[in-house]
Amino acid sequence: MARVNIVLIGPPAAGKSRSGRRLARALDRRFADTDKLIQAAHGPIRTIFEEQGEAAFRAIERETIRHALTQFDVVSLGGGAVMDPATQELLLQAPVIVVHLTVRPEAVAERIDNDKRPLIKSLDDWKALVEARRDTYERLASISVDTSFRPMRRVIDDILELLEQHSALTEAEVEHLQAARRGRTQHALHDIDGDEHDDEGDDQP
Ligand SMILES: Nc1ncnc2c1ncn2[C@@H]1O[C@H](COP(=O)(O)OP(=O)(O)OP(=O)(O)O)[C@@H](O)[C@H]1O
Ligand SMILES: O=C(O)C1=C[C@@H](O)[C@@H](O)[C@H](O)C1
Ligand SMILES: [Mg+2]
Repeated sequence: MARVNIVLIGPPAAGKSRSGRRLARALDRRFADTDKLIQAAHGPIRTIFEEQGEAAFRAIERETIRHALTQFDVVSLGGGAVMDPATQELLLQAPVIVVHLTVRPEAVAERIDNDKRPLIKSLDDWKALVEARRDTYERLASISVDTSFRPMRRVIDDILELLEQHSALTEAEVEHLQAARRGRTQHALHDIDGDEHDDEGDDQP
């Protein structure tokens, strides 16, 4: 377990689940996605929303995040998790580095073209959610990376580069990040990373 948790936040379909998993792999750290943990323990998220309501879901989510931060190094949250005040407090406590992923509406349109998210039925729903949450995302963010029309490889490299500059990290942790970035460059040169070919579905059932 590393000393510092890296937590990914941001709008639905910004890429938190997928980027978080790849970031953890690059760093050889333990990864969890709290939507996945919730589904494994409580069943489909849509069913929780339908049968128990959003408030009950947020309470489950809050406790799942609290626990995940003790067990995993890199943790991707659900898009609305940060609207819970207790979760905000958790993220503001050191040592957590909050990576805020952003995405523009033009880029997200094709990513949300399905019926998998209980709070989003259209691009307008997505825009309204993001508008209502933007200030909170920005207030909590330690670093921000835009994922619009950018391959995952670039997104991960950007995150690694910005993390290296973060003051909460020790010299040893910065060296670990630099080594991860050098390793990725080597793999890219030899085209053996496989980074774009592991698209296990992250969508919610
Ligand atoms: N940089 C990217 N370029 C293109 N597509 C991407 C990128 N990042 C993620 N995606 C795609 O967008 C979709 C949503 O990604 P992902 O599930 O990681 O988002 P999320 O932020 O975790 O969303 P949610 O809040 O619903 O959990 C996936 O189909 C994923 O492959
Ligand atoms: O944006 C949201 O409020 C949500 C996003 C998903 O990740 C899930 O956590 C759930 O569908 C709620
Ligand atoms: Mg996700």
